[in-house]
Amino acid sequence: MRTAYRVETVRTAERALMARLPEGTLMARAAAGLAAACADLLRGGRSRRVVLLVGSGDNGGDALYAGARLARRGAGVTAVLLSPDRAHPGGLAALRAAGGRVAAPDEAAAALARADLVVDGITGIGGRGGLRPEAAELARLVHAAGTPVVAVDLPSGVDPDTGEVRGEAVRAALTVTFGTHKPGLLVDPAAEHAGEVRLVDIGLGPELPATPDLTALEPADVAALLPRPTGESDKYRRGVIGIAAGSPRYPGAAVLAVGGALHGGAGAVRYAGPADAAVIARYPETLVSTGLPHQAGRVQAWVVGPGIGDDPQARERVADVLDADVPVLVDADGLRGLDPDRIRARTAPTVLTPHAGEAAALLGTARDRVEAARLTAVRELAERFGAVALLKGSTTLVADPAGGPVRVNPTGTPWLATAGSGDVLSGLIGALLATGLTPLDAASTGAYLHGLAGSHAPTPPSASTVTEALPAVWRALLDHRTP
Ligand SMILES: NC(=O)C1=CN([C@@H]2O[C@H](COP(=O)(O)OP(=O)(O)OC[C@H]3O[C@@H](n4cnc5c(N)ncnc54)[C@H](O)[C@@H]3O)[C@@H](O)[C@H]2O)[C@@H](O)CC1
Ligand SMILES: [K+]
Repeated sequence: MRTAYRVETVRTAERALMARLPEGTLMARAAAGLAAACADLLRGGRSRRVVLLVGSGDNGGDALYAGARLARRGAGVTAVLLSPDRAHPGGLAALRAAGGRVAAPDEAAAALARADLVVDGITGIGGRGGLRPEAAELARLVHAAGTPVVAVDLPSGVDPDTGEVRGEAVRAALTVTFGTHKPGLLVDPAAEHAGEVRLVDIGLGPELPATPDLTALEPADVAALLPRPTGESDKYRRGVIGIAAGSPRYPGAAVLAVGGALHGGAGAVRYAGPADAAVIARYPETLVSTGLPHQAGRVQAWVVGPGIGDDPQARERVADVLDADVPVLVDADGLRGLDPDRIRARTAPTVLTPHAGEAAALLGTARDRVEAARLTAVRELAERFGAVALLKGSTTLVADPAGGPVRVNPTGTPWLATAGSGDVLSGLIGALLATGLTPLDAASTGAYLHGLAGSHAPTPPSASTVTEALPAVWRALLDHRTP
């Protein structure tokens, strides 16, 4: 499991570690890791001119010490100091001693025009709010020059704890982060600015608390969670998932949700609703019925919402499913006007899977506010509804109403923003719920499989080809290989 900790926790851990080590040890470790990453990137280049962007905190100190190391290895290193009289004194002395030079901000454009690599040491975990004007101007210049950027700890201008980006921020090809990932490195829009992220071990691990703020499943975690039938399993023991999706107008949503469900490891899929003919035509293995969900027979979990429309019959289907004493996933049309008190009063767990627009409606806010502050939004949804909330989008996040780490989904591709893709996801998660996974595990495992299938389907993928790619993804994960 990949983990991330917020700034306050990182600071506490760093203090504890620093108290046991000679002064300057951590910065030396950070600078060594940073310089090694820069040297890797410079390898093969003909010229090796490096520009350091240096703020007045320790982030700038890391950049200066790493610059000194690069200068000693023969690189031409120029430091652009944002506040010349406040730059890290030890770092500055080390850079000068190694033959590096110093430039004022008004010389930055000329230096950047000749650079092969830019090291962004403007702000790290001490950065607050949007970049100040002179720092924002530097970030713009770097972006215009198009030179590859290595960010120190974090791309300057992003919020380390929430992943929010207010105004201008540095866009890095690589971010070298120290001790632990920070939530902002894994959550958009900040994650987009970070590029590839490399973690440098500075010995912080033992000082960090057991519970992180953010986690991301890795292939071995998913492999361990995937249900595996045993010799005694029959279809009912493996779990039966019920799908209440689709309508005369949108039969395709039913077909896609059933398709996702058939690839979720359950023993059987029941379908209840008016799209029975379309479902059976595409997936004859489905147990179909046309009445209300509770008349369809026993299931271990329900999915309700995709393509059901917005008429009284749709409301009735949602209410019927919410009455069931089994885990329920509510998606798409099922989320319209959903009452938090009704969900909180349920006797079994609920999973909500909105995209940003649906989440905004549920929270009574604007879509762009949800997209700008995804972590805050997903936590708020989970808390308000007492449900596991999966917020879809550029970074898919899953929050548990009990609190604890939010899970960020590491797989996926922007191509998955395609019609019907969410219907497949809800069926898939529903089936995982029916097999007995906890709602948090079902939602995050489903998102992981779905994202991976999106990357493995022929480009551009469609909801149907994503469904078809699921078995290969399962097989590879069960074999413990990264597909
Ligand atoms: N604390 C530690 O043990 C270690 C810290 N390290 C480095 O130290 C960094 C943290 O250092 P600091 O606490 O000094 O903080 P930073 O250097 O991250 O940022 C603080 C500086 O940035 C300026 N600043 C803040 N917000 C700004 C904004 N919006 N626009 C422009 N400037 C802004 C502040 O005036 C201050 O000078 C880490 O990110 C990491 O790079 C590493 O050396 C590893 C060890
Ligand atoms: K930085």
